[in-house]
Amino acid sequence: MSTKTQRIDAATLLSIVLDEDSFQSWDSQPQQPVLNESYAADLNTARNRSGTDESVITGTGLIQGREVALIVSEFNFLAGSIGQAAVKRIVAAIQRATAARLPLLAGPASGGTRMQEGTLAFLGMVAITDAVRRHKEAGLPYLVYLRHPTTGGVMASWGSLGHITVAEPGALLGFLGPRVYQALYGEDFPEGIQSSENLFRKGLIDAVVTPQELPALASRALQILQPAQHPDAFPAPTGRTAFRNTEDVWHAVQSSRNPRRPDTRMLLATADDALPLNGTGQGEKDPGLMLALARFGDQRCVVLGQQRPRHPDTASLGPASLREARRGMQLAQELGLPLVTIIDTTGAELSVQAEEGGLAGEIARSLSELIGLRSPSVSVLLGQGTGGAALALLPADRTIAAQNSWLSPLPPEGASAILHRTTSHAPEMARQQRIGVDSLCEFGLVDHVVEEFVDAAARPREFCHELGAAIAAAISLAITIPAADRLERRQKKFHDLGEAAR
Ligand SMILES: CC(C)(COP(=O)(O)OP(=O)(O)OC[C@H]1O[C@@H](n2cnc3c(N)ncnc32)[C@H](O)[C@@H]1OP(=O)(O)O)[C@@H](O)C(=O)NCCC(=O)NCCSC(=O)CC(=O)O
Repeated sequence: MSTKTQRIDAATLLSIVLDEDSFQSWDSQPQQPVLNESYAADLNTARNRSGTDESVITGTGLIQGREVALIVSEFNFLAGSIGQAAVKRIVAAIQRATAARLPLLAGPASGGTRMQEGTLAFLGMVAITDAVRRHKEAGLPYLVYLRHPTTGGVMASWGSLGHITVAEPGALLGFLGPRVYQALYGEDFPEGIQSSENLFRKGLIDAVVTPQELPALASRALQILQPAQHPDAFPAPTGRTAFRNTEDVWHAVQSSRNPRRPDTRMLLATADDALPLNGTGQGEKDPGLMLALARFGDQRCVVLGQQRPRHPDTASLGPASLREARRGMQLAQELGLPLVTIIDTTGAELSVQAEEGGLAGEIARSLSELIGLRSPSVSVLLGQGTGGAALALLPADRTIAAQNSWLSPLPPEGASAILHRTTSHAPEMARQQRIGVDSLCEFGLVDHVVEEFVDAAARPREFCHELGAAIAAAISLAITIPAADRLERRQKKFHDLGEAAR
């Protein structure tokens, strides 16, 4: 049995991904355990076959001028398998990267634990995992490029812990290697399941990219993920900028439903940079939510945006989208990046799957995480703000609203149906329930309104640019406040909502 995709060895990968002649090795001679003559012979053959002294090489290099630490597998050395010396080398490299505050890029390709060494090597997964955890806890980026093939204990430790994980096209990626499956079950594992492309479809990895495409992607990701050098160098706060909107709220509801109204996708397309991520990383994805790293002006952030379905009848927001949202919250928190949430939803999915998938619990967890999030946060009411799905992304340090956005417990037609047994009182309900932006300002929820000059759909690009600038300004206000104060103010704001308007 031999897998079809061509393997790229470690040296070739480094020569493609790194700036010319920038690689500097961190490796010293490995101390191999002395087990038996046959293993000594295997090691010898492996060295000759691969030209390396172990199954991984580590060091630093430049990716488009930016220094990164690297751990790259050499599959030609005993299938990139991990023995005790490889464990030591990987752990040392991660620790050195953490100490030097370097971002880390791992490029595994491996048959997992080295069978010749057995259990002690297997236990090394724990030490590697702990080193990665500490690196991430130090607020440093960890990127993973899964190469063909990556299996077993490598997939189950350092292969699956990336802030961002991308994979080589056509790579075989899985936990149980097909060779083992075949031997144990007497049949082949189903085709196409353990592939980069399928993992992408299932929301387990963020993208499938060739080695040639990796430097541009890694460089963009790191530009957004790495902490700013001078976080205080942002513009000073300019105070509260909310103003009253005199437009009728029913006009706002109608305009929020215009299919041509700018949406999250368009906002990201007009950002200074936006790198979409994919799925929960745990086997689910939902088109109702977009997760991206983005930059608005000087401000880098994680964006969680509700995306209106292209067709009104398809997909409202399900529990998976909120699990994906929580991945974004965790990413922001781990890397100390601001979080921007964008609310634009006709409401949460009403279905058996949504109920069984724990929709209500996900809304509760999302609220709880956002209100306690250590990162600075900005929420944006972009259009429709219906029910729990909208509320789930609302708690933030600052809230921006598009002039024709709104927030309500149900669509106005639903409220009308409850009170009047017909939807025809919707405009009246919208006014009565005080769902419009002028009310939201009065309640003390909205801090800044982005004008639409009647309707954002008539000037979508300009509107998105103005909204992007408002987001950058709101982030710069939020980040100047020390974290403990920020959290206290955020919590107080939500406890005190409406006090001023009463
Ligand atoms: C990785 C593969 C998909 C690659 O398949 P290919 O067809 O491309 O290549 P291949 O099978 O001929 O393997 C190339 C050479 O590497 C050897 N080889 C493969 N895996 C190895 C390993 N883990 N330790 C030591 N040697 C290994 C093979 O015996 C072969 O040696 P030669 O060239 O001499 O014939 C497959 O080898 C495979 O399914 N391996 C097992 C993966 C797995 O389930 N690992 C779990 C290990 S336990 C673990 O990691 C802990 C855990 O799971 O929690």
